[in-house]
Amino acid sequence: MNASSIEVRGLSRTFYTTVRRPGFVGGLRSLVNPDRVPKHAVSDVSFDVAPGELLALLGPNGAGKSTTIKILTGILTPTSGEARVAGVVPYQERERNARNIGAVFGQRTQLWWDLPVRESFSILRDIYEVPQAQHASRLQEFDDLLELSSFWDTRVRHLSLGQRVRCDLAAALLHDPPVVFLDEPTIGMDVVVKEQVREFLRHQVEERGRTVLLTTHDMTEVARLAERVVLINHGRLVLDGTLDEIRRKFGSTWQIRATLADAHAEAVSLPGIALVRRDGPQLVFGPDGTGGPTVHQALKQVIERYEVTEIAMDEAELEDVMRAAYVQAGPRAEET
Ligand SMILES: Nc1ncnc2c1ncn2[C@@H]1O[C@H](COP(=O)(O)OP(=O)(O)OP(=O)(O)O)[C@@H](O)[C@H]1O
Repeated sequence: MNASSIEVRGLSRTFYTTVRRPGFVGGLRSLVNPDRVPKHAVSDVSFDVAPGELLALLGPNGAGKSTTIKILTGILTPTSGEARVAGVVPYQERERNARNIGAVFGQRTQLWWDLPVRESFSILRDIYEVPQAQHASRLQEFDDLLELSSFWDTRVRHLSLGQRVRCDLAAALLHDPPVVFLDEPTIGMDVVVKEQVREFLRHQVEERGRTVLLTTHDMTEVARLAERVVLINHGRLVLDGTLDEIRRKFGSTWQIRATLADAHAEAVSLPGIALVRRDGPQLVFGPDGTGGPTVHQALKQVIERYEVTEIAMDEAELEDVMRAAYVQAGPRAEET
């Protein structure tokens, strides 16, 4: 058994597109002898996802996220490098891989468009040979969490986006796969449905121990669901770390406001923490720029050092932190 559920080693995928030369003669030449231009969608990417971990794969548009997921789900073959999902090389053993994984692509459904959802579920039960009793109890669990029964007799084509993606999630998990790939699962959903789907995913990771690889542009989603993120840009991995590490590296904009019990207490410096302002009994702290503690660690230090009657903190929004990380990673993939 492998220590990691998902192992990616030096993975690369290059696409070739043909470009048409300008002008009539150029166009004729292109027909006879087309210019093939390489696009390195994924370049030498390596990372691991531990069993029962939810990892967010982030990056600007065109960074290579979907291409990576397509390789891991067996849809695409890499140009070089290796990948294993639950011990299986996905593009070599597609069927075995399909039994181990569930996949949801928020932009398109995997369900039968003209069938009522429940019939799609039954077809999947037959394909994956799930015993009837297990099928029924899983459907019950998914209905409890995702409230599907009010619309699961409706044809897929008549479902709203939020209803359809909830059904896609249930369909992807009906055969109880240990590994789940989610490519922008909550795109276009309203906030209530988004929260319901996030709650469902948390349950699947924490209670069912599933391993999840998620791509999203929604930083609230990342903050709520992921502990670790991998950031790619231009197909290259530029960052792999916990949210705390990333906040520490790119999001040094927190502030702590503490009101002291003794208004005349001496203000002393704490490691990595600067005293920004003093206003009578109120001290305002911020990071000193040395890449020191996270806001939570700083909070602990301040409370341990001073006797405070009131304390409040403002943290940089993850959105701002990731924007700083993207900027540091270079121009957006689509801009080059
Ligand atoms: N079949 C293909 N043929 C040619 N180029 C492709 C193909 N598929 C993807 N690409 C290119 O590879 C790059 C990575 O695309 P990919 O879809 O993996 O990005 P992404 O990170 O998922 O982007 P988004 O956030 O916009 O979904 C892009 O420049 C894209 O145009």
